[in-house]
Amino acid sequence: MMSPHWNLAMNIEPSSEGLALAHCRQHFLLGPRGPLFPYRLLQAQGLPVLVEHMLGSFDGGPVRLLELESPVEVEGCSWRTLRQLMLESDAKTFQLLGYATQIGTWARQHRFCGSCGAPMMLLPGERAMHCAQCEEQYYPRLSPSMIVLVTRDDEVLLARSPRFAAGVYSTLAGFVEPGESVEQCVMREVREEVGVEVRHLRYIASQSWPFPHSLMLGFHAEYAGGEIVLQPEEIEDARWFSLADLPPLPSKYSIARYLIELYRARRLGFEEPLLPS
Ligand SMILES: NC(=O)c1ccc[n+]([C@@H]2O[C@H](COP(=O)([O-])OP(=O)(O)OC[C@H]3O[C@@H](n4cnc5c(N)ncnc54)[C@H](O)[C@@H]3O)[C@@H](O)[C@H]2O)c1
Ligand SMILES: [Mg+2]
Ligand SMILES: [Zn+2]
Repeated sequence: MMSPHWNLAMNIEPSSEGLALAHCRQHFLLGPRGPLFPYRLLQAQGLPVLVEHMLGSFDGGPVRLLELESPVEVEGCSWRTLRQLMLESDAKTFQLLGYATQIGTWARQHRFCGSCGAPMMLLPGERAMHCAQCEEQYYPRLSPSMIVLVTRDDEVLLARSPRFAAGVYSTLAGFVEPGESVEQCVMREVREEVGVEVRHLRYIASQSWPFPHSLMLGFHAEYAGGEIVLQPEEIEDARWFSLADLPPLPSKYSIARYLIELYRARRLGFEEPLLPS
């Protein structure tokens, strides 16, 4: 597994040195040299900053996040979605942007207490917002989600959501609901989305996924019965594909791709892929 090149370190000494990202609702400001700007340069733009967070260090220097109220125009720059940047970035930059977008989203959504409505303050030394009235802490939100490759010998069940790029098929995924285990979620989502039953669940690996704040828990599961019935609206198509003839797959940074390539490698005796970090 690849180890991160940047470190979470909130206690970096305040100074106006280092780099910064400008983020607003899963979009990043992009300059001629990418999404990372000298902090001083961004500060000088008079941007509508909602909150500022120290993210950590990246290639040895501090990186801040400026969460903006709106995606204002900046000369010589444009705004790009995190999804576009995923396609254009190297792994460590995507990891930094994924982390930044989760912190920015949480910071934007937790300025006021959800219980009493009072303005909240950042707890010193922690990534948490604090309501003094309720004595309540709000940490960044994470949504556990399962992702599963359903297998039947040398075939795998892949599906398309109407949101996917043309031709792309992927594994099944879904959010864990209150009161259920991840295993129950796998069984339920597979039944709901494609109408089939699975058995012999095997946990493979996990991945932080910043769209918008999922923690993906990845499985392989064996087909146990039933015909494919598509869930209306959610699933546009689902089919069995032979491992020798797979359709276009999702991003190389996705655990979906990893689960498929890992199974193929194990069945066909190829070298196993590396887990995207
Ligand atoms: N990294 C990967 O390889 C990969 C691949 C596929 C999906 N995913 C992610 O898995 C997650 C779940 O997949 P899905 O979209 O198929 O889920 P899903 O099948 O549960 O359906 C999505 C719907 O569930 C509802 N929902 C329930 N709980 C929710 C919550 N906590 N947050 C948001 N919506 C919730 C919403 O109505 C939403 O439209 C998403 O974050 C998606 O981006 C990651
Ligand atoms: Mg789903
Ligand atoms: Zn409160």
